[in-house]
Amino acid sequence: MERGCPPEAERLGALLRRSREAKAAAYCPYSRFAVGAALLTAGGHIFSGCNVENACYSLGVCAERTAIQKAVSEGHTSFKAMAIASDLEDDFIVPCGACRQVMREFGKDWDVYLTKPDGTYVVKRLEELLPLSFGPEDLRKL
Ligand SMILES: O=c1ccn([C@H]2C[C@H](O)[C@@H](CO)O2)c(=O)[nH]1
Ligand SMILES: [Zn+2]
Repeated sequence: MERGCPPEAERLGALLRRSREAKAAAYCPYSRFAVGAALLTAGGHIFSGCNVENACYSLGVCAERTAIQKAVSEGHTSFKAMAIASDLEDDFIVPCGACRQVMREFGKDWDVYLTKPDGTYVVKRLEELLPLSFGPEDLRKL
């Protein structure tokens, strides 16, 4: 599966569903703000993640990074798309700046589906979410 073309409808449906299912597992007793993410690899695998908070607040991890850590630790580093789900009715959930940078580590040319609970979504290219980004290629320029 190429990274540059959109996932077929069935795969996209599965990705969106997996992000909602992951949200149900969110461990967020402090913020009560549940988030789920699902990451589609270039090979067609889907890894999901939820936010995992901590009594030491600053140690909380976002859903997006949980999904990425799961994929990378299973040997997958080429990503095609991520879907993100929250309970916000009126806004598409957007990833925080830290997650955008972690996503960007794995390329600028993949898609992020920002969703609402009613099933609507907008798609943003990582390049749009984090313009003028710093990445691994920059370290190789010296
Ligand atoms: O895109 C987002 C935005 C927020 N959170 C989490 C972090 C924290 O646990 C809670 C409130 O910010 O939501 C995510 O996981 N992803
Ligand atoms: Zn984040």
